This record gives sequence, structure tokens and C-alpha cells, in this order.
Amino acid sequence: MASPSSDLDRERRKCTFNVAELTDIINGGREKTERRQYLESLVLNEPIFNYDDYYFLSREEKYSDAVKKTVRLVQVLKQHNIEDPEDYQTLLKYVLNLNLPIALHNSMFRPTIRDQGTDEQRKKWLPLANDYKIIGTYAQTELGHGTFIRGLETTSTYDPKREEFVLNTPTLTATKWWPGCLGKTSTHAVVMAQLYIKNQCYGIHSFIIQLRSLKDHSPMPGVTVGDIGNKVGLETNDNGFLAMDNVRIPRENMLMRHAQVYPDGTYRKPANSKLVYGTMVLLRATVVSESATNLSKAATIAIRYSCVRRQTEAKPGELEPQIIDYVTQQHKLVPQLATAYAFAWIARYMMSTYHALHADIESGHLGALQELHGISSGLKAFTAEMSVSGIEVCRRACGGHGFSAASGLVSMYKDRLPSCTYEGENTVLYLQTARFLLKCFRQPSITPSSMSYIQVKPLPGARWGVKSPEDLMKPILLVEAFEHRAQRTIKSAAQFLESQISQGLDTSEAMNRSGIEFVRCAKAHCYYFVTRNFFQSTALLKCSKEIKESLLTLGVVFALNGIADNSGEFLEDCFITGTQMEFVRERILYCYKQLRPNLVGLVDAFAFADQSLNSALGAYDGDVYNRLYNWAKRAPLNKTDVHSSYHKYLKPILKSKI
Ligand SMILES: CCCCCCCCCCCCCCCCCC(=O)SCCNC(=O)CCNC(=O)[C@H](O)C(C)(C)COP(=O)(O)OP(=O)(O)OC[C@H]1O[C@@H](n2cnc3c(N)ncnc32)[C@H](O)[C@@H]1OP(=O)(O)O
Ligand SMILES: Cc1cc2nc3c(=O)[nH]c(=O)nc-3n(C[C@H](O)[C@H](O)[C@H](O)COP(=O)(O)OP(=O)(O)OC[C@H]3O[C@@H](n4cnc5c(N)ncnc54)[C@H](O)[C@@H]3O)c2cc1C
Repeated sequence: MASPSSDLDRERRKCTFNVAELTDIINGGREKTERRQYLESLVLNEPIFNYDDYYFLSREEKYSDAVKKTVRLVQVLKQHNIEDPEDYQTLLKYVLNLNLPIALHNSMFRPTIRDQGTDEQRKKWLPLANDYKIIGTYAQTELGHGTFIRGLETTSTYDPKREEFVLNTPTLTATKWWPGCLGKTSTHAVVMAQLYIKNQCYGIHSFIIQLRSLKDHSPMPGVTVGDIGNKVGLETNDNGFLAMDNVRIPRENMLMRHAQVYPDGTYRKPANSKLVYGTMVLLRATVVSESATNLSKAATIAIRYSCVRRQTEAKPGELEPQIIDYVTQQHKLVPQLATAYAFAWIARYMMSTYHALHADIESGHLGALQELHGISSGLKAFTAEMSVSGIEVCRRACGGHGFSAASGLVSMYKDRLPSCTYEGENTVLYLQTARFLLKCFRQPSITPSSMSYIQVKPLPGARWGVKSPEDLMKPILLVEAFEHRAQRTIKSAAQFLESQISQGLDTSEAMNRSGIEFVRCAKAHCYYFVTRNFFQSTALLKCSKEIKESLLTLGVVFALNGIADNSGEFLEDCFITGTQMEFVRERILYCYKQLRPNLVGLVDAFAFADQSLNSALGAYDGDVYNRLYNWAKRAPLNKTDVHSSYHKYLKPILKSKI
């Protein structure tokens, strides 16, 4: 058998480009790579951040271990004056291989105070939060409602005599359920509740509540709080429940940047009622980036392993091939790698668009709200869905060892799965994007320039300009195919809705009946958007010819697999012919061959530290079998040669007379 390490060495020698150059591109420049390396150096050398035996821990131990790591992380951040949220996110992405029990503090609690608090409220709460003197969460979802925010039942009733709000959980279904870091960790929460003043309901607003004593962490009077129990993945996180019984907070604890309640109970409504949903939009944009990172990790593990794993001699006595050389294996993994790159590029687009539109919103241009919501909802759903299914493809591609926790892929899959549900269930978010697409379709004046393609009506009888398999290497033709599909499905969703209305259905029923068409057009739009962005961004890169070639070929793989996997949608209006579909399949194979020498280079370029992959299959040196064996030997069941259950149960049976 060939040595696994020499297999990877040989792969690395075959690579046609400079891996470090591509790493800089992925990180966003040389300076960012250096910053990332600096941050990694602060954490990777600390024994406390060792994850070697992590997969053997019980849920409780995992939570406790995560709290220990969190506290050390906070100390490291303070010690080195690291305050930039981008640095924190870099650490989360590349070094800390777990969902921290302060995830919600940094991703939602602080941003909500920043975006929804007045200057005074920011001045009061942010220093405490930034310094981790308090730890917060975002408590919105209830037992009875998650999607339908307007249907939340928690009440916050203003008492003008005492200038206080009184928070209540009036029914069982009003119990807050799911908020991360609520069960055991947080001292405070932003609670979303229906605001009542003098018996009138003014809808959902956000309030800061103290959950636990800062002296001994016990629940505050009127607060019932705990962990919701085991779930799929995210074992380090204490998703929790919360019920409130006449919990009083000062008037100043309502976040009042957009809506205000004055001491006498006078209410001033926000300029737009959706401003209160702002933190969710930020998190949806972040999920795009999380989806990219995790799929990159999964592809790294599965591709390295597939270069090390050998199986089935083709001819007697010959060296068994590396499994990566089976085209069926390439057909599983190369599309995941291509998707990981496409998502890394769209994640950068999403974050910069978020910051630009958020700045517009801050300066009063509220039209940007719906654009940001329209873009981020669909991209969150699209990237979460494809990333989760891609991780599972990578896991299965590792055969039996993909089932071992030591692969790192099992926990990754379980931890990513909820990203299709949290921060807006995916179908619900696709429907939101579809609403925006249809609005743009009907009203050119509100269509952002990034979506102006919607205004071009697809010509009936339009045909794809591809004449040969070689034409499929032309980004313009690939983007054209996705653009056509998106235009056609948006138009057809609009027509479907109109046909329902003309049959006499009221708007909400007509919208419901059009739901499947809506989701279809939202997905088609997202595929188009990601493909176009990938080719546009890659074309602008200043890099070696070899890197550009590899990236463009990955883009072609992403696009062609999108066409092949959704062939019905391209064939049904005869935009693509059966012959062109054959070209597509032929070119996919051609691209796999082109990319084959560079597959390890393309995953090495993500530059994940072994610790962050925490995978016996995907470590840089490829020493798979030693790692698996040594890991299994450390399993708790192997602590003794004879397990206690032998003495308790087996022995009596084995020793009994027949
Ligand atoms: C320091 C930083 C460090 C960062 C580190 C980052 C580290 C990451 C770590 C990650 C850890 C993550 C842990 C997971 C956290 C999960 C947290 C949650 O799930 S939290 C819980 C998450 N929960 C969810 O996500 C719940 C999902 N549900 C919802 O969002 C809403 O209820 C809804 C959108 C479905 C409907 O809303 P509804 O009020 O009923 O609205 P209508 O239907 O009546 O439509 C009226 C009009 O409004 C429009 N519009 C709507 N929204 C927006 C918006 N945001 N804007 C603009 N417009 C909006 C809508 O399109 C429509 O327009 P039109 O067509 O009329 O023109
Ligand atoms: C791991 C995890 C962490 C979470 N963290 C937090 C947190 O920190 N804070 C917080 O407040 N919440 C949190 N949540 C809650 C999460 O945001 C909600 O679960 C999510 O928004 C989905 O809402 P739901 O559970 O009510 O699903 P439901 O809305 O009940 O969805 C069930 C099904 O109904 C469908 N459906 C619902 N409404 C519609 C509609 N209008 N049209 C068509 N189909 C529809 C959905 O597509 C889905 O198939 C978390 C959830 C999870 C799993």
C-alpha cells in the first residue's frame, strides 16, 4: 500500500499554481492572511483550545468545555485588545471549531442594541456587553410561533405610574423557546414582545430583560428559564426556554431608536415597522458566509481523504487507485468544491451589500430595507440548503470512515443542519425573496440595479447560443442560461398568481396556491445571482493565469452541474436542446479532468488549521489510519480491557449452565 503522506505530497507537487497566492485571494488580500495567521497563533498554541477528545464528550461535558474555552477566548481577546468583530469572526471561522455559548451575545444581542438602541442606550449597554460584564441573547421565537413574528404572544405592558414595562408570558405557547445561549449562560436578553399601552397593542418591539442575578447567576424574580434539552447538533449551545411572570423593567429598557414610548405613555411609531427585524437580516447575511466556510471544510476533508484512500485494484497486482480517480467520486466532490468557492465569493458580496445598504438605511433611505431583505433572505436559504446537502455528500463520499465521529463530518453536518431552519425557515425565506422578485417584475422603479435583468422579458422561442462543448467554457453563455431560467420562472410565477386571482381567489389564498412557483423562481434567481457573481468577481481578480484558469473551471463546474441537476427547467421551454444537454455532461467530465491535478491545492488554499477541521480523515499530512487508530484507542469504552458491564450482565449469562 502506498503511504498516505506520500500520496498527498505527490498531489501537492502536481499543483499548477502557488497555493499561498490563492489563500490571499480567499482571505481578501495578503494583509488579511497575516492578520488571520496572527489570530490563529494566539489561540492554536493554547492547550485549552485542543479538541482531540472532543467527540468523546457527553452533551453536558461539551457545553461545559465550550464555556471554559469561551472564557479563555474572551481573556485572549482582552489581553490583545482585539475588538474588531471581523477578527472575532475570523477566529470563529478558522480556529474555534464549535458554536460558542456566547454566539448569540456577539451575533445578535450586541448588534440589536447597536442598531435599535438610542445613543444613551448604546452608551449604557454596549460597554457592559463588549466587556462581557453581561452576556445576552435574542429571545424572539416562542413555543407557538417562530415564523409568524406578528403572532408572538409575549406582552410588554406600559405602566405610566411607575414608568415601567411589565413583561408577561400569558399562555404556554407564549413561552420563549429555542433562543441560543439562553438555557444556562445568558444574564440578559433582548426579548421581542407585543407592546401594550392603555389596552392598545402596537405590535412587536424589543426590550432588554435581566434574566439572572449578576451575583450568583440565579434566575431573577418572575423569570423561569432553562435548557430545552437535546436536539440535532449544536451540543455546545444551551438553546433555552423562558417564561416571565410580571417582570418589571424600567421604561429605558425598551430599545427606542426607531419607536418611542414617552413617560406619559405617548407612543411614536417607527418610520418602518420592519426596522425591528434588522438583526435577523444581519444574521441571514452571516449565514451565507458560515455556509461557505463549512462547505469548504467538508470539501477539504473529503478531497484530502479521497487522495489518500485506495480501493479496488483495476488489474491483479496493480496498486489500487486513489478513490479520487474514480469519476463517480469526482462527480460527488468537485461540485462541492466548486460550490464552496462560489459561496465564498457570494458571501463577500453579501456582506459588502449588507454594509452598504445598512448605511443607507441608517441615513434614512428606507427603500433599501426591502432590497436588503429580498437579497439576503434568498441567499441565506440557498447557501444553507446547498451547504448542508454538500456536507452530507462529502460525508458519504468517505465511505465507512465518514460515519465515524473522528471524520469531523458527522458533527459538522449536525451543527449546520439547523441553519436551514433558524434565522428564518428556508421555504419561508424563499417566499419572501419571491415576493420581492415579483414586485420588481411589476414595478421597474423599485428594481435595484443588481436585479435589472428582471425587466428584460424572455423572448418566447429563445434558444441557447451554445454550438459545441467548447462553448460551455464561455461564462457569458453559462450566465445567459441561468438568467433566462430566472426570467422565465419569475414571469411564470407572476402569471400563475394572476391566474389564481382571476379565478376569484382572494390574495392570500392565491399567494398560497402560487407558493411552489414562488419557491421555484426564488431558487432560479439565487442560482443565477451566485453564478453571475462568481464569474464577474473572478474576472476582476489580479492573479496568476493558472489560478484564474482553475477558478474559471470551478465556475463552469458549478454552472454546468446546476444545469444538469435542473435540466427539466431548461428543457421545458426548449431553451436548451437534448444535444446541448449532452454537451453539458461531456464538459463536466472534461472539467473534472482539468481540475484533477489541482484538487488538493484548491482545498489547501482554504488553509484550515488541523485543529479547526478536527478530522482524522482531513488533516494536512494525510496520516489517516494512524489517527483513526489512536483516536479509537482513546475512546472511553477502551479505558479498561474488561468493561464493567461484563461483570454486571455478561458474566452471569456466559457462566450459566445451559
Ligand atoms: C460582533 C459580531 C460577530 C458576528 C459573529 C457571527 C457568528 C455567527 C454565529 C452564528 C450563530 C447562529 C446561531 C443561530 C441564531 C438563530 C437566531 C434565530 O433564529 S432568531 C429568530 C429568527 N426568526 C425568523 O427569522 C422568523 C422568520 N419570519 C420573518 O422574518 C417574518 O415574520 C416574515 C418575513 C416571514 C413575515 O413578516 P411579517 O411581519 O408577517 O411581514 P408580512 O408578511 O406582513 O410582510 C409585509 C412586508 O414586509 C416585508 N418584510 C418582512 N420582513 C422584512 C425585513 N426584515 N425587512 C424588510 N422588509 C421585510 C415583506 O417582504 C412584505 O413586503 P411586501 O411584499 O408587502 O412588499
Ligand atoms: C438550532 C436553533 C437555534 C435557534 N436560535 C434561536 C434564537 O437564538 N432566537 C430565537 O428567537 N429563535 C431561535 N430559533 C428559532 C428559529 O428561528 C425558528 O425555529 C425558525 O424561525 C422557524 O420557525 P418555526 O420553528 O416556527 O417553524 P414553523 O414556521 O412552524 O415551520 C414549520 C413548517 O411550516 C412551514 N411554514 C410556516 N409558515 C409558513 C408560511 N407562511 N408559508 C409557507 N410555509 C410555512 C415551514 O416552511 C416549515 O416547513 C432557533 C432554532 C433552532 C433550530
